Amino acid sequence: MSVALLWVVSPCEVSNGTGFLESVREGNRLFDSSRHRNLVCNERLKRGGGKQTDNGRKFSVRSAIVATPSGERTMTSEQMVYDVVLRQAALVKRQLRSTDELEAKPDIPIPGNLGLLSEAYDRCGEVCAEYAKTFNLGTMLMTPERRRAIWAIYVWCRRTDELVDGPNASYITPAALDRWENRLEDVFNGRPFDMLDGALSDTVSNFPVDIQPFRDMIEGMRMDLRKSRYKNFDELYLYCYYVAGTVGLMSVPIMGIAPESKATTESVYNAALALGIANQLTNILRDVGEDARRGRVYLPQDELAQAGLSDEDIFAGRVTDKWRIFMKKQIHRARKFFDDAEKGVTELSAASRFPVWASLVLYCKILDEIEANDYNNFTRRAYVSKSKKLIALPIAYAKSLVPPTRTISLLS
Ligand SMILES: CC(C)=CCC/C(C)=C/CC/C(C)=C/CC/C(C)=C/[C@@H]1[C@@H](COP(=O)(O)OP(=O)(O)O)[C@]1(C)CC/C=C(\C)CC/C=C(\C)CCC=C(C)C
Ligand SMILES: [Mn+2]
Repeated sequence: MSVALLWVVSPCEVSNGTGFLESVREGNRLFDSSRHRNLVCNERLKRGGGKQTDNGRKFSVRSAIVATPSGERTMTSEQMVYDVVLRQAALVKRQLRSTDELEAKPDIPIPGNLGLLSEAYDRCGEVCAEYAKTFNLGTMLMTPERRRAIWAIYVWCRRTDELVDGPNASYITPAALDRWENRLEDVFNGRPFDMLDGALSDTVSNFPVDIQPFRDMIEGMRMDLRKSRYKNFDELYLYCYYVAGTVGLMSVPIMGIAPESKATTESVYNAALALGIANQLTNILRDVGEDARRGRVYLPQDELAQAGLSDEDIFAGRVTDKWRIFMKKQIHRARKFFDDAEKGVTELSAASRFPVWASLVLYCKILDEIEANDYNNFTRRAYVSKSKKLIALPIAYAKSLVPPTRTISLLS
């Protein structure tokens, strides 16, 4: 286990501490991975500190996506998420197409020590290098300000995901996620809890990043706690937006749209959303067996039934013709989202295009590998070999050199 893995998230970090001073101390002890401390914190998390606020509503009011009081919805998930996209695009429209030069802002004080900002960003870079090697390589071509901002966002996303997917996941309650969300609010209010939050506080004070996609990602984690089946693609789409589409919306304000692009801001945000959805759908198709072993099926139940399949077939891990046909359809859908995403990458600022192309081309190849494994995603993990990655990267680089559209774009 890597050093990064030990400290990327610990239950203590979502504990209900007694205030800022405690936060400072916790922040300073961030690198203490002592087992004892974790156990103490796990207990505190389980008890929830008497501040349980989750009430199991279908859609949290903290999410941008709100149901009627009866829990009914009149719109599809796609329509509701598109509404979020439009709001995000409108929020940043003016600031996004500004020049590459960013106005220098005063440093955010890092808990426990002033002036640790660059160290905080370095730590974020280390996590990124540890978890996402290829993508991290791609960020090297970005401007230093943008690179470190993406690192800070990456780390926050990774820590959020670790809450429900990491080694301490069994201790995470809805109340713990509420505390994580309070802590997020503090980040956006310039009151970071620890160094890594400090880097994010600095990032959100320098770039036109909105809090909503971050809140929505936490909502996705709540969904993961209360749900292990998805009735149909509409439900799955909403989950994919929460946990991955949000990443696209967080990233565009950092990456920037090329000043010469004539594409609408909305269309670029829509492509970013599509890339998140495509990545998550791919991730789900890659991990069917692994997820099933955790009792989770992230596949639309109605489509499984139409294909003559059930959870039982998945738990049994049978690669049958029915399964192959079903998988072909799922792969086809994921590829359509990648196609939609491609239209937007070219519109990003020149230096941001390579990391996005690289991640797109490589993630998309996982689908090819599932096919090459004859759709056995139960016991074989689809994996893109180093040599295939090496071949793909120059292709991604060549794609990144294509300039943005100079005519009014018809991107949807
Ligand atoms: C260049 C680039 C890819 C930038 C994004 C960097 C960033 C902030 C990534 C955060 C990713 C993260 C840790 C998300 C937490 C939730 C999660 C784990 C989602 C899954 C990612 C894959 O992770 P992995 O393979 O490690 O999965 P396991 O945990 O091992 O199961 C996801 C599948 C989704 C990630 C979503 C994206 C990377 C969205 C990318 C979209 C953009 C960067 C927008 C680009 C702009 C246009 C216009 C197309
Ligand atoms: Mn997965």
